[in-house]
Amino acid sequence: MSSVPTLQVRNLRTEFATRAGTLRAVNDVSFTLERGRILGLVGESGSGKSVTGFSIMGLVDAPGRVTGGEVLFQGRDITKIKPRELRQLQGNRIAMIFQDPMMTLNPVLRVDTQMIEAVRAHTSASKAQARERARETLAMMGIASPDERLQAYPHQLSGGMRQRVAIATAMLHRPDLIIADEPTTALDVTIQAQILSEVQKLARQQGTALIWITHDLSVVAGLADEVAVMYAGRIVEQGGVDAVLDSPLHPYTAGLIGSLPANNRRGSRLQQIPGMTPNMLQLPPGCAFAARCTRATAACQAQPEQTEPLPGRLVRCFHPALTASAPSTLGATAPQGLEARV
Ligand SMILES: Nc1ncnc2c1ncn2[C@@H]1O[C@H](COP(=O)(O)OP(=O)(O)OP(=O)(O)O)[C@@H](O)[C@H]1O
Repeated sequence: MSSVPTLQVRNLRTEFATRAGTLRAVNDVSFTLERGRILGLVGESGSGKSVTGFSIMGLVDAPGRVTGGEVLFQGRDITKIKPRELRQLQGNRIAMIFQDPMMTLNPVLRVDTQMIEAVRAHTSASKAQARERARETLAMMGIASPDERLQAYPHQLSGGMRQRVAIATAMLHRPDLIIADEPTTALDVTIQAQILSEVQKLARQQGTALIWITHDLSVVAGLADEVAVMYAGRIVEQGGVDAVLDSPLHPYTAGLIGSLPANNRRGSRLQQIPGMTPNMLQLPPGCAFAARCTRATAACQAQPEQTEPLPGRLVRCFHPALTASAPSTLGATAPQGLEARV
């Protein structure tokens, strides 16, 4: 087993040339993901999560372009390899799962055909062995009567079932890296929770590194080891999931946690982050969150560099919450202390 991380993203930048100007959707994004670890990439709509996923996969199309940085997959920069080699990696070693499972599944093939193919793409298993492995994986994904499901075409399955099959099929390739873009968002919470726990088990068992893109912090809380919070194209905070959720350093992270229903007392209004997400074509030169931030000062008119004020805790903020801790756990109380500190 090599000690090289599965993925190192360094100073990644992706831009779209639009009529109104250049839109920097991903700006100086860096993170490392070790084998078998799960990273939750979280942020509001438009913050650049999906474009980050597509950029890593080498799937950004015109008018978009990766204009800077490196994506080291097992130590090799895949932004610089030949298209043919990249396509091989995409199908094999790196997989993407989408909100719509039909982006992964082929509608005209029965589930067993697709799953058997997925196993045989990377092993010399016989058809019968591959079918058995497909059956086991479906069972692990919580699918009852897997034999019956194997006979079905994708359209004959319910939405939740189809997504489970799509995830199981991606997992059968035994990729080293999976990038999942909000695959459970459309499903009801109970099914979502089941799928998350099954995915977590499978990823751990196979040593697959996983990036789980979501706007929902409670998904990250239940699934991920690490979290990266995106705002206006940048990662504003990253670290171990428990540490970040218990005592967020960045005011935006604190705001996201405070706006979770579980963190609000019954009958009280949900705490909203004031203001609107910024126009990505007219970002201020300084901190993009400053206009909404209760801690903003004149210093925030400059762009905050990423710092590591606590071991393993990275933040882009001139005023990280380093003093009073914010003793929030999801399901308990909202971060205290934010107002007190301001
Ligand atoms: N093809 C495109 N042309 C121009 N701008 C684009 C294009 N695709 C994405 N963008 C812009 O890039 C920014 C980041 O978009 P992205 O889809 O990554 O956000 P997101 O955080 O994944 O949001 P959501 O959860 O809504 O998908 C947005 O401002 C979006 O408008």
